[in-house]
Amino acid sequence: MNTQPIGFIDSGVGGLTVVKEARRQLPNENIIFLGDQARLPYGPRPAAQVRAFTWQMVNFLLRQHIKMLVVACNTATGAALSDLKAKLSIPVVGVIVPGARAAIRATHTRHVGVIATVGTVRSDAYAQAMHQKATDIQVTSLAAPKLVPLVESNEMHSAVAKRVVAETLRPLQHTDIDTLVMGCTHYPLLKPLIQNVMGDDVTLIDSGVQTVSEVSMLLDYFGIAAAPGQTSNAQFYTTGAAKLFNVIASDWLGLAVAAKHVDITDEPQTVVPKLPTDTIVVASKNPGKVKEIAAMFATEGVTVKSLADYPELPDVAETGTTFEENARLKADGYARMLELPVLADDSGLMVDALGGQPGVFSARYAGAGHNDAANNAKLIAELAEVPDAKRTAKFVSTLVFAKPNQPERDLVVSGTVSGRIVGLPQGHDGFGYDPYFYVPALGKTLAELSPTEKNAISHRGAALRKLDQKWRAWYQEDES
Ligand SMILES: O=P(O)(O)OP(=O)(O)OP(=O)(O)OC[C@H]1O[C@@H](n2cnc3c(O)ncnc32)[C@H](O)[C@@H]1O
Ligand SMILES: [Mg+2]
Repeated sequence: MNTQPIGFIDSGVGGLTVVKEARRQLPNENIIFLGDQARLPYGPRPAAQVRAFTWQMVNFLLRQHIKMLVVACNTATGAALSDLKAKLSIPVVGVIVPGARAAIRATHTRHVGVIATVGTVRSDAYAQAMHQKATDIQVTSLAAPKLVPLVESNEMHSAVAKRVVAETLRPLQHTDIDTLVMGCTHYPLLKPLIQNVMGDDVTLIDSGVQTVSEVSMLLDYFGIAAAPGQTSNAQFYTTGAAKLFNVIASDWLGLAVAAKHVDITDEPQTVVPKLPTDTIVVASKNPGKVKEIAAMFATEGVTVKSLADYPELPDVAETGTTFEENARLKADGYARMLELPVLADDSGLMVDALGGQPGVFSARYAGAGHNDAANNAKLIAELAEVPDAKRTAKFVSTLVFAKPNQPERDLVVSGTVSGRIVGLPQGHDGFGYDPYFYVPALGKTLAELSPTEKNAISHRGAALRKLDQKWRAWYQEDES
C-alpha cells in the first residue's frame, strides 16, 4: 500500500483527459497534475527544448514525492520518455506505446491514421511504435497544430472549432483508414467533433485511456497501489493563469478544481544529481532558526545538523555591515572548517522609526549579556514615544548556501515580511522578537502562529522558498 501521489504532466490542459480516466479507473489513487501552460504549445518546439521543459516539470513533481510519473503529453513523450526512463528511479509511463498498441488491436483495414502535433509527427513515434509490433500496418500521420489552441482557449464547442476540425481532417476522409489515433492528449476534448467528421465507422483511439490501463498494471506489478477505500485527492498546478485552467478543468472533470500557479523556470533542465552528501549543516546557534530551516529539508531525506552538533568549532565573528556579508562569513567560514555544504542565515529586525535598527545587530541589540528578553525590553523602551501608526518594521532573512572552499559560488537569497511593533507581547511560539511583531493581514503576532503558519509568511519562509527553487540546480552547476 502506497499513498504517494501519481504525477501527471502535460504542456497544458490536455493531460486532464488522462487524469479523468485515472480518476475513473484508479479511484483510490492520489493524483498530482502539472500543466506548463506558460510555455504552451510544445508541439512546434525543438525536441531538445521540450525535453528541457519536461525535466523542469518532472523535477517539480519529484519534490512532491510522486511514486510514478505519467507523461500525459505526446510531444513530451516523443522527446523525453527514453531519457526520463533511463534516469529516474520511479516507473515512467508515456502515452504513445499504449495508444499505438490499442490502434493495432482496433484496425481491420490495417490502415491507421494518426493526428498529432508537429513535434510528434516529426518524431514519427507512433508509426515506429506500431511497426515494432506489426510491420504490416500502414500509418498515415497528419499534423494538426490548430487543435491545441482551440482547446486551451476553451473554444471546443464553438462554430470555429467545428470548421477547423473539419478542415484539418479533410486529408483523412475518404481513405480506408478505420482507426484514428488522437495522438495528443488535448484532442479527446474535441472527440465529438472529430467523430462527426470521420464518421461512426472510424474508431477513435484515446491514448490516455490506454495509458491509464498500463498505469494500473504497473501499480500492481511494483506493489505500489493505494489501498482500496481510501479517500483520494487530486491536486492541480499550472505555470499559466489558474483562472482559465480552472474553468476548463472543472468542466471536464466534473469537480471544483482550484489549481495553484507555479513558476518552474528555475528548475533544473535535466536529472538532479543526488546530494554529494546526505548531511547539510545549518550554521546557526539559534535553535529557533534551525528548526525553521530544517523543516524544508525534512522531505529531502537529508540529515540536517547545526552548530550544536559541533561544539568544538570556533565562532565565526559577524563583522559584516549587511545581512549578506554576515551570512557569507558564517556559511563560508563553517563550510571551510567542516568540509561540508553549509547553509547560514543572517537575519534581523529593521524598525522604520529607528532608522532600520537593530538590523544586523538584532541578536546583540541589548549589548553585553544580551538575550531575547533583554533585546525586546530595549526595543520597547526605544519605541515608547512612537505612536502605533509609525511603528512599522520588517524582518529580513538572507540565506547563503556554501560548498567547502568555493565562496565565489555561494548561493544567496533573501526574504522579508512587513509588520508593526506592538507594545505588549502576544503569543508564545517562535523566538526572538516574534511576540512583538504584529502582522496586520493576519491580526496576529508571529509568536501566535504555528511553525507552518509562520513559515508561510515569514522572511525566512520567503527566502527558503527561493532557495528551494534554486539549490538543486546550484548543486548541479557545481558538478560541471
Ligand atoms: O548567528 P546565528 O547563530 O545564526 O544566530 P543569531 O540568533 O545570532 O542570528 P543572527 O546573527 O542572524 O541574528 C538574528 C536576530 O534577529 C532576530 N530574528 C531573526 N529572525 C527572527 C524571527 O524569525 N523571529 C524573531 N526574531 C528574529 C533574533 O533576535 C535573532 O537573534
Ligand atoms: Mg548571530
